[in-house]
Amino acid sequence: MNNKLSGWTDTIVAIATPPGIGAIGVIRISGEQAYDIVQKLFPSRNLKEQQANTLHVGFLKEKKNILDEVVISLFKKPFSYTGEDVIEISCHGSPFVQQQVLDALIRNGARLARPGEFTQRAFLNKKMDLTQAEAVGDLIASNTRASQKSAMNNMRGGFSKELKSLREELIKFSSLIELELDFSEEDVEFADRHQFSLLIQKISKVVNGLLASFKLGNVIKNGVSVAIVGKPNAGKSTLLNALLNENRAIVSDIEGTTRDTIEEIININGILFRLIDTAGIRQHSQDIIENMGVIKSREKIQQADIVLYLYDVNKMSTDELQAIVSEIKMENPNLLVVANKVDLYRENGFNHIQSEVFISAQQQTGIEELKMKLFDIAGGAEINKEDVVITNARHYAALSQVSKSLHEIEEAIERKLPGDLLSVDLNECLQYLGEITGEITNEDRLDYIFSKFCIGK
Ligand SMILES: Nc1nc2c(c(=O)[nH]1)N(C=O)[C@@H](CNc1ccc(C(=O)N[C@@H](CCC(=O)O)C(=O)O)cc1)CN2
Ligand SMILES: Nc1nc2c(ncn2[C@@H]2O[C@H](COP(=O)(O)OP(=O)(O)OP(=O)(O)O)[C@@H](O)[C@H]2O)c(=O)[nH]1
Ligand SMILES: [Mg+2]
Repeated sequence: MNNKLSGWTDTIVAIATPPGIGAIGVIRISGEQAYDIVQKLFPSRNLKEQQANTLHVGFLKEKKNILDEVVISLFKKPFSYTGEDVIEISCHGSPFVQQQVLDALIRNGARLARPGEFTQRAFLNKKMDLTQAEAVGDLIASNTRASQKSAMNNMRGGFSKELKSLREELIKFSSLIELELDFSEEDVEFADRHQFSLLIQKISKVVNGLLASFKLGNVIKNGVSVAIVGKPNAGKSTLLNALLNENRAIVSDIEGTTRDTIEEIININGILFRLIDTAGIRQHSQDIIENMGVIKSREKIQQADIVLYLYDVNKMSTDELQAIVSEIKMENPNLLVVANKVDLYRENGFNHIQSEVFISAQQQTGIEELKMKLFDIAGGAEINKEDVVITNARHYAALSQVSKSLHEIEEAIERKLPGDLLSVDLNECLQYLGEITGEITNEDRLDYIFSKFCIGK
């Protein structure tokens, strides 16, 4: 095979299980020499004569040296993960044993795989397209139901199916326009401009929907940060503990108890929220350390995805609350106002219309309602739909370019520009669409994408 991709014909090997001691460790080999190399270490059976997809127990030996007793799984080209001959060796899960086996395989002709190289080969051998390969990486990195679900959906081809059908429809028009160019002297129009315009509008709608889903995609992949802010003694640390269901932060009735910010993660219905407990903000503290904490609290307000303003319902007038709310909104419009200490609340004439949730952090009432509110603000209701969600920045960037060129095509049609100009925009659009699924790509880009994977994947 003469492929310009570096070392594609090598037989690659890597430990596929995580580093450290385990019950078993799996070593994976893929490539033309896989059977020959393993055969040199596995004398008890002739591997090439065995059926594909069978398991074999035996000793792995290098000359007289027994390396381990192992189970070998055989896959035959093209019916394997990579599309090549693949053998998996399950050995005992000692890091030392695994390293011995790995070294022996390398001595006998295999090369250590780069990160993601097995999946890269699966892509090169057309076992999956680029978005599916990327989804394998996302699936391994997934840590919530939502991120797992979206990665699994993409791995099964949900996203690429959507893109491919758009691309195919565009290609149809593109070839009609190319045809017009061949007959340019005769001034014919094979591609009905009205139909074409309708198609572009339809595609734009899908692309813009995908682009819009990136916001949710980010939430799914990276979680949501929530800064809990408010005056000293409002009950911020008590609330953090209530949400975590453990005594993480120190609580006391001394104002200025929390000095530095504390961050903890909770999972609400499959979305990760990073809760940030901050130092209470009061205007005139003489305490330098407390003041430093307060400056940090201000920063957190600006950086957070959601600001949760907590106040003591018994100690706040409507006017003051309104003033504070509008001040915070200037820093960050994503504000959730929460009234605390309702267990002490006696009707005192205050009208707390600004508050959306009433809780007692100490008595743990209203906490579930607060969690639901956070989930809703993060767009949680959307994650259970079957729609494709963009979670990958590379896809987002390429789709933004697609959207831009669609816009240009639309304009070109409207201004009745000639076919050769249309064709330039159209090709650009097809180029960007093709880059997402990997139908069009370059070697460096691929190496970069797969280098983000773990070794053995
Ligand atoms: N032991 C082991 N477990 C694993 C994997 C693996 O490679 N090895 N996987 C890897 O990440 C995942 C499963 N995904 C896989 C996808 C395709 C094939 C495969 O051999 N496909 C062939 C044959 C299909 C068939 O026989 O029906 C093919 O597509 O041609 C294997 C695993 C998770 N668990
Ligand atoms: N009755 C009642 N007391 C509460 C409630 N929430 C918190 N407290 C009390 O209010 C006091 C202050 O609570 P903290 O959680 O330390 O307040 P904080 O906002 O973190 O204060 P700083 O860290 O100083 O900014 C403690 O004595 C808590 O027990 C509540 O819902 N009801
Ligand atoms: Mg505190």
